[in-house]
Amino acid sequence: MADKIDWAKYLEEQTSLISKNVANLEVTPAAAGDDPPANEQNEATNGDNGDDPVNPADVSLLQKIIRKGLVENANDVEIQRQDPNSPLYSVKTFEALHLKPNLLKGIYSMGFNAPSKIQETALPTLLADPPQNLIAQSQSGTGKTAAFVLAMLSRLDSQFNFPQVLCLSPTYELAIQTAEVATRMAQFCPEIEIKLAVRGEEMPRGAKISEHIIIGTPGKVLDWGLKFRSFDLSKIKVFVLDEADVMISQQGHQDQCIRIHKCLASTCQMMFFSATYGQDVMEFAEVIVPRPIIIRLKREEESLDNIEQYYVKCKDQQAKYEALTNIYGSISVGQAIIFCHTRRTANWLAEKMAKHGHSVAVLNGDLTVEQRIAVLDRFREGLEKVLITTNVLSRGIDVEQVTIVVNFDLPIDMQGKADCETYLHRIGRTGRFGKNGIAINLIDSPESMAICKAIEKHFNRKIRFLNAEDSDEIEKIGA
Ligand SMILES: Nc1ncnc2c1ncn2[C@@H]1O[C@H](COP(=O)(O)OP(=O)(O)OP(=O)(O)O)[C@@H](O)[C@H]1O
Repeated sequence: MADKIDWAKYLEEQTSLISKNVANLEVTPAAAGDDPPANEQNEATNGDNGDDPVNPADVSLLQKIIRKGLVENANDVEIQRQDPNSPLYSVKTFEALHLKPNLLKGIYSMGFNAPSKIQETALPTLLADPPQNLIAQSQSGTGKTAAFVLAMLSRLDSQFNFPQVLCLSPTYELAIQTAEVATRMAQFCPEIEIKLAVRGEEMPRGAKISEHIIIGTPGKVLDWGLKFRSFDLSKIKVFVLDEADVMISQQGHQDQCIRIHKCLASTCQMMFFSATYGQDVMEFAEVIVPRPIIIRLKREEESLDNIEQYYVKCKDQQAKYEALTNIYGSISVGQAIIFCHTRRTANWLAEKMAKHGHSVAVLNGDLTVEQRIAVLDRFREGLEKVLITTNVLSRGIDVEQVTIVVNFDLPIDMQGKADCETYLHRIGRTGRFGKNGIAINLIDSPESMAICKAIEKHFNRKIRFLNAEDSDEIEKIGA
């Protein structure tokens, strides 16, 4: 059993490290924008003597200074992308990144002609020499996975047969998807080897991993890295945390990620990616990632403009089902994902839709991981047009042809309030990579209407009324 983590101590250690980094950087007040108050500046520089332990009470103050003095300003994407000397200088072509030719060939063979906005901004940072740490946020489907996979593949040295790159994902499905992207991108680089570290994959006791890249879930990685010593975490050069916000905010994941993080060398390059970051999560990330470059979308840019959002009023669950079949009958849908709050509703709906002649699949936590992958594979191949699921699938899963996301039930948090982050992740399953998508929210009570309004207000984007009994109106949205 691993030792229990002393959080306060860990944060303290990390903060002390950062305070030294702050002192080592030349940040002029002009570059830093808002001048921090004099006492805050003193605190930041005083951290350099290395003798004074940092008082835990100062942690949040220090975080504030770091954000004020370095992060917010030094990393303003829009200001700095034009400056070739800036760490945020952006590239307009993949050639400008001077990648290995076979990697470039892999990218083109995937149909990527030019980098997306997050790629053009993040890749120069990710590939910079010396390596830079990055915390990046960009909306769903904008090419984050492709960005960090490319960085992972570029950074390793295939002459050394041990893991140098570690990528953690929150779920089995996402880890597999990321490994698939990496395998496709590296298709002309046979020397690069990738190892999946997920449930079901086993390592003989005492055996060492020789692959260059490990992509997996935190539990398995911990087992292999710490318990069985199948690889040496201190030799990892690149550490990627995908869906960083769940990895940091969910207790189980957080503990495991931190245990892994603790074993990494101080020179290891860290890349944190997510479509959303809560404020607490961002603060935590800024403490554990030394001197990060931060690329964040402005709040108002966060909502997905290429996705038309609608709501439909229904009197009860049965009426929701009828609305759904009306919509489905009136527009030609590529593929659809329908989100339900509970497994029970998901199963109920799937049964009804199947009886009605629809080819549906259900993906929920009742299934084994293998079954989940099989369901997703069939859906990706287009064998089923409708996938009914719970929040299990709200994040990261990439199926290009999904044109409609239906919230059969709106996402709510433990307090029953609107869960805007989950909403954003859910509707982000459509409108992938700038394509158009439709999100439809089924409303059956004043409470769910209030949640819909709260989501609308949060993102400041109109969620329009749709009359599900008027097939002419429905046809128009599908046009
Ligand atoms: N430069 C590019 N040109 C064309 N297509 C791209 C490019 N980069 C990524 N894509 C495609 O766009 C889709 C979305 O990319 P990706 O899965 O990397 O997004 P993401 O930001 O990681 O999404 P999420 O937040 O949902 O995990 C994928 O199908 C991917 O193959």
